[in-house]
Amino acid sequence: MSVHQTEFALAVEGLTVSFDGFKAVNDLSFYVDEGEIRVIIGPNGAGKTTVLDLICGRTSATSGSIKFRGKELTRMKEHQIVRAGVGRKFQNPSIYEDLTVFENLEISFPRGRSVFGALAFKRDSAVVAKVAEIAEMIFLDGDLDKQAGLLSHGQKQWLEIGMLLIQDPELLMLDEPVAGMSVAERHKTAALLRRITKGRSVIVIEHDMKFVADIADRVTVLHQGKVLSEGSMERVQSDPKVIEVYLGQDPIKHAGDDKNDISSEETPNVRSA
Ligand SMILES: Nc1ncnc2c1ncn2[C@@H]1O[C@H](COP(=O)(O)OP(=O)(O)OP(=O)(O)O)[C@@H](O)[C@H]1O
Repeated sequence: MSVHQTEFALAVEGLTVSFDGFKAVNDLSFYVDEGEIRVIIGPNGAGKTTVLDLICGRTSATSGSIKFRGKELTRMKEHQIVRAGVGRKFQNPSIYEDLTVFENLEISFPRGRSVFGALAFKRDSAVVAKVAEIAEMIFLDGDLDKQAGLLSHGQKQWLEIGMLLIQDPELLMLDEPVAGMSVAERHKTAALLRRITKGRSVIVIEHDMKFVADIADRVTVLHQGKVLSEGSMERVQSDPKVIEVYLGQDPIKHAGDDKNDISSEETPNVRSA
């Protein structure tokens, strides 16, 4: 196949990481387009979180290449990868509980990159305007003065997404963003993700198949550190290999903290062939 890497926002090729001889990610290749929402699914231990760890520089690759907008990330340190425009949200929200929503967003604003230089007052009004814009996007514009610790679990997840968005990442990676959210919050999160892809790409790890169907442009199914199947949701859902190792196993059981989410909405629409 002739592949022109530069056309992709992200090109992962031959990526391998070995932990004491065990290849958690094994000669993995996949490509993410500009403006695309890619969802990575797969059974427990498939290597999904490790792939995000490799992209954001938390884990070093044993071999292979990760090119983001032409830059090789495998040779960069975590903070350099952030500066290159890659933002990562982990499973548990890490927000400042004692600060207000406004303050959490404000401290995430990338001051070093300010175009307003020493003109502090201009910069401050720019920060306020940006915070307002992001707060509206993450459904928290009515809660700017609220202490973040008082937000619901779902609102905390949105706040953390907002703290990443204010840095304007060109690739945003989210690990199980709707875990523990109510159905209504899941719908709002899907709308939020669809709104933020202008000028960026998003990679999401998710087990909730209803949510995946809502947001995914394309789905990559991982199994034993490799791509098992890839394509539209319809395509991977009807792939017998995927049904055998994942969808036929009831994916809900795989979701770590979905105890509260017993709802028909979350029932996967593919159960068995
Ligand atoms: N630092 C590490 N050292 C050793 N083994 C690791 C390390 N990180 C991950 N692994 C192993 O690599 C495999 C893939 O783990 P990973 O967390 O990426 O899977 P996952 O697809 O995200 O699974 P889950 O759905 O359970 O989150 C697992 O067998 C895990 O135990």
